[in-house]
Amino acid sequence: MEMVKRREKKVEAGEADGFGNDFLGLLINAYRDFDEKNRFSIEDLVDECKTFYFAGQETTNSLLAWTILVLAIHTKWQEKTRQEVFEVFGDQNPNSEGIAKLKIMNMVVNETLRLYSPVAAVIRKIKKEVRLGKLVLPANLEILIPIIALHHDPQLWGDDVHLFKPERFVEGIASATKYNSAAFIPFSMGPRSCVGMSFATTETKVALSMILQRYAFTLSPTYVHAPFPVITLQPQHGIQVMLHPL
Ligand code: HEM
Repeated sequence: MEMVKRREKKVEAGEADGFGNDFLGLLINAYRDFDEKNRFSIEDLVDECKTFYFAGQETTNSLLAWTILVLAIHTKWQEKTRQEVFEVFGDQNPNSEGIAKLKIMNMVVNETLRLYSPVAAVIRKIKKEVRLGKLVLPANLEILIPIIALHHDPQLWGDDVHLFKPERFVEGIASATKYNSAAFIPFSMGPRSCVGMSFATTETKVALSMILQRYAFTLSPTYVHAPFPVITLQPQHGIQVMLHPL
């Protein structure tokens, strides 16, 4: 609330001509909307901030952590990804045009999202009775869609389903999933899928690029593999890696 008040005061004092064009600025604009029908209440504004913080923080953190793990184990892929980062950015900070060019990193991130989906499952409530194959699902039933189980199904991905093989994604997601759009859904699917998808993958790639530009990393012998889902998929005992400055 302090941040909101600070921005409001600046506008009232004539020190700024708007509340800002970032996400918080858009929310304050909606809260100050002249049209009552469109206007956000202060509770709406606070709720949106909480949702975005909650939905955006642990999830991306989880993806970045698991990506570091797989690259610490598969050092050849780490080297390939680093080489690509240096080809695109040299030792400069990443930018959005360059991020779009990182084909290998994109494959690595997708394969990590498949193996270690930060959101392991989503729940949906059936609005009205519906037939699903041989099943008839009654209204109000809650069903759990086990994202991570789909990503580990050998019928969808083949017998090497448990292996880290970014090359699955070399021709893109459609080809990796044999055009089955429900086989790879780390961000869920449909109208309530993740609104932060592009932001999350960009954020992860920026952070990963900056780490790869500075360090090589290997897995510490103290690491114990114990992924467990507590809202997001967490490494139960952390991920210990050894950093080697380049
Ligand atoms: C790797 C990172 C992320 C993953 C794997 C992820 C995954 C998901 C999934 C599976 C859902 C659907 C949840 C459900 O239906 O119950 C979701 C929803 C959502 N995500 Fe993300 N998310 C990530 C990052 C982010 C970020 C960075 C933001 C915001 C900046 C964000 C904002 C949201 C919001 C607001 C929703 C609710 C959308 C709605 O209900 O219409 N997410 N996310």
